[in-house]
Amino acid sequence: MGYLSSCNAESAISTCDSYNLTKKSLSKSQNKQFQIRNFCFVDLEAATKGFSENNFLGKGSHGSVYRAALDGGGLIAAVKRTTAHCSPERNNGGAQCAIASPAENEIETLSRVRSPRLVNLLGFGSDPVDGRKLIVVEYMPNGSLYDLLHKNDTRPPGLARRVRIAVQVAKAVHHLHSSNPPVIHRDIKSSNVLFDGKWNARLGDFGLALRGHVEDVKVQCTPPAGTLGYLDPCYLAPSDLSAKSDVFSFGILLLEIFSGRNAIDLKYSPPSVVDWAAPLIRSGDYGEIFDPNIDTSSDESAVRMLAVLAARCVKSTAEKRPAMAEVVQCLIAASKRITSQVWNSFGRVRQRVRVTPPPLIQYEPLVECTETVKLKTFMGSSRRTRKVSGATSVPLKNKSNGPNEINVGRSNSIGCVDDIKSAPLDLSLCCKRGGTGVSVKGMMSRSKSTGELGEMHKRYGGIVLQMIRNPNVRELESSKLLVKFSLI
Ligand SMILES: Nc1ncnc2c1ncn2[C@@H]1O[C@H](COP(=O)(O)OP(=O)(O)OP(=O)(O)O)[C@@H](O)[C@H]1O
Repeated sequence: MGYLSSCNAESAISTCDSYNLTKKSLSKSQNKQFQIRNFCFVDLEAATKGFSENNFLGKGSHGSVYRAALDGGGLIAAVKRTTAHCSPERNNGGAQCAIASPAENEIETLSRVRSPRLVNLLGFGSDPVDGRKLIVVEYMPNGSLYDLLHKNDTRPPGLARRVRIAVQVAKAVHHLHSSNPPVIHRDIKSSNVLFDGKWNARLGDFGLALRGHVEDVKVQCTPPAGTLGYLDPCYLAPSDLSAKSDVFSFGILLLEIFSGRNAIDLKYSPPSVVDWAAPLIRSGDYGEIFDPNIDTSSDESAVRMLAVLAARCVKSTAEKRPAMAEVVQCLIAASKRITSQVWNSFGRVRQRVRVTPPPLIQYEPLVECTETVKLKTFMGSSRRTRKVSGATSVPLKNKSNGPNEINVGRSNSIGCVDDIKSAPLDLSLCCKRGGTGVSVKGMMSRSKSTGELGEMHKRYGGIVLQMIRNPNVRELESSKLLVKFSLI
């Protein structure tokens, strides 16, 4: 425990992550060294008025948390008074591993990572009588995400706000995973997401976090842990741990945020949110997984995108889950669509005002194509029955019209093709996320398409960059629509 051996009472310790400090991309403020303080117990006792009831914020499995007014009231902090105070030695096939207590682990980990998305460490102390650790972290005055979602004393948050929270938590997890060595939180859940004074979501509680590479002895010696309902089913032994375990827990959190249901709620059958939501998403009933208190009707494409993302995060095969970088990107894209819909509904966007397309979502073609892809879509059923048959995939049939031509057959369950707005979704079917530098220019045979340009930009966030009339293509039968997309 580097931090423990290197500090004396009243001292302040500068900590830094040598890797992060060399990263050019970090801002000046992130580059600044921060001081972890070693607080005197008497100061913490005084700041919490003797750990009084009035200052009590809540109790977790590793201790109680109190509001503290430090530095003569100039610094408001939260002090976690922990219950465990030993570092048991474990034997792992002959190798001795010191397993830190959750408090020691939290101090050790948080002294190495720092971000405005996290509940950051300010310092620590210890009880002189029994040696129990006290952890001093930033005070979060606006409660937890759990309270916001499940306590009925406030109006349920709308879709835009829920997605904004999801973006902030995803960024926090991504920050941890991209640290060197990476940090795996292992306890992502709504009660560990707290709101700061500006109502920004911050990820806290690093009692179970593991900092290190999967092959490190410390990681190999640490038994699986987490919270029931959020725990990755693939994580059964220390060697199973990967960042994808956090992705699973984050997926459960997404479902909780969208639906307003607890990760496990015995009031429902099935009680597990994932067992309930996954079949709905698979059958294309995306809207069904959203809290009935929120209006999702105007945001169909974003709703679909969010539901599919959550389903991918909770896939039972860890390798099939997206990395947090992709999760962040996808949530930001959904958030932008929702925001633009909100603006539309207020009537602030006029048709004549040029709409700036949102930044490109980067795709890479699934099919080998370098020049032009012809995408033919066929009339399916009526608009009323529009539904996508699978959470992530729709049959894509290559009928070999030419080297770069693809026929996309639309089944009844997919819906109506003469709804031009749904056409770009088909394009996304022949693209795989995660690639770089592919942008798409589209030409539609319908004059209607020009009028849809602004809408396309807003709804599909860069998939369709340009929709222009193609004078060479004659009007097709009303039941068919030919769409040409050039990959540039
Ligand atoms: N930095 C903080 N600022 C304000 N309140 C906090 C802070 N940290 C924790 N709390 C509150 O204290 C309570 C206990 O938090 P703690 O992190 O110990 O446990 P938990 O996350 O609720 O449960 P568990 O320990 O089982 O994961 C929670 O209700 C939380 O809202």
